[in-house]
Amino acid sequence: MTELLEVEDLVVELFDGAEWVRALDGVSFTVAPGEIVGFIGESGSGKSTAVNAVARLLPASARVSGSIRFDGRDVLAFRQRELARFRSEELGMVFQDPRASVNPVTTVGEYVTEGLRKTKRMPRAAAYARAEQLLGEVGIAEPAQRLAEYPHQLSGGMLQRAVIAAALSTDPRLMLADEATTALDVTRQAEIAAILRAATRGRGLGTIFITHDLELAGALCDRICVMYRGRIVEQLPAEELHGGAKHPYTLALLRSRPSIEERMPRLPTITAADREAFLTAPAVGADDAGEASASEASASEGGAR
Ligand SMILES: Nc1ncnc2c1ncn2[C@@H]1O[C@H](COP(=O)(O)OP(=O)(O)OP(=O)(O)O)[C@@H](O)[C@H]1O
Repeated sequence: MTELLEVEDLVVELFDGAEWVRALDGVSFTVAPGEIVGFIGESGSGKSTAVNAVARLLPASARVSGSIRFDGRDVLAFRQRELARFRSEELGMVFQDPRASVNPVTTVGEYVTEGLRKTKRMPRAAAYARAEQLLGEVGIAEPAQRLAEYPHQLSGGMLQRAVIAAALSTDPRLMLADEATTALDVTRQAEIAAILRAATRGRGLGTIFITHDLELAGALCDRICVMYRGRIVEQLPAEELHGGAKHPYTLALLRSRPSIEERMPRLPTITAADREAFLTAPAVGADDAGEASASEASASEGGAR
């Protein structure tokens, strides 16, 4: 399969005001058209930095090395105009809080049609007609009425659908969904996940889906990248997450999630010794030779990496 996105040995260092933080430490992954790649891992492991790097949304001071290729083009070399086109025409982005993405004082219609009017240069009436179709695609009933409403008149789940509709309006090729379901209740989460899956499959999009929810990641994604301290420690097919994971961090992550079937007196704790083991264990499942040899090197150095 020809890859849409190829990220290789990406290193990102960010300045937090006092010191440089290595937010990504040699990350390599790919996304193919029609594929959903999930990123899981604890807070601060680098998931958002990975998608922000792809969209070139890192702080200007960030130090970045490695390569990001989109459809064979070098994203890190894009100049302003090419970058603006890349973001507005080829990327769709959906974040956690839909109310932060939408201007509260303009109508949902103005928001959903913005990309159509500005990027696609559609006349207003045509943009509104297209927006109605897009709201239909994301399962919003009575779309004409919704377009005339203000964001506060829509529930969080409904507004997130409108955000996805807006993201799809410019016919992007890569969707970046960073905790897009986290603020919603379980039923709405499943609905939004189903919409993302339908859009990914139906439109042949590549989708990166960041989540804290291992169940959802396992159910929605095709492949999972497990991040720990700026590295992808394991990549595996989503159906193997439960039962087939091998890296000690993935196993600890799976053990430390609450279970509704099994009553546990308390969740297992991750100790300092565990953390050391997570860092020194070789990465699992990366299919390119470069990463495999880096892992072998780190194992033979006694985990110096
Ligand atoms: N703008 C920034 N300036 C400095 N350091 C940052 C910045 N953004 C993130 N970091 C640091 O980079 C590392 C990776 O953070 P990142 O937000 O990518 O993790 P994450 O896995 O997405 O976490 P979360 O699940 O909480 O969103 C962390 O150590 C974080 O403190």
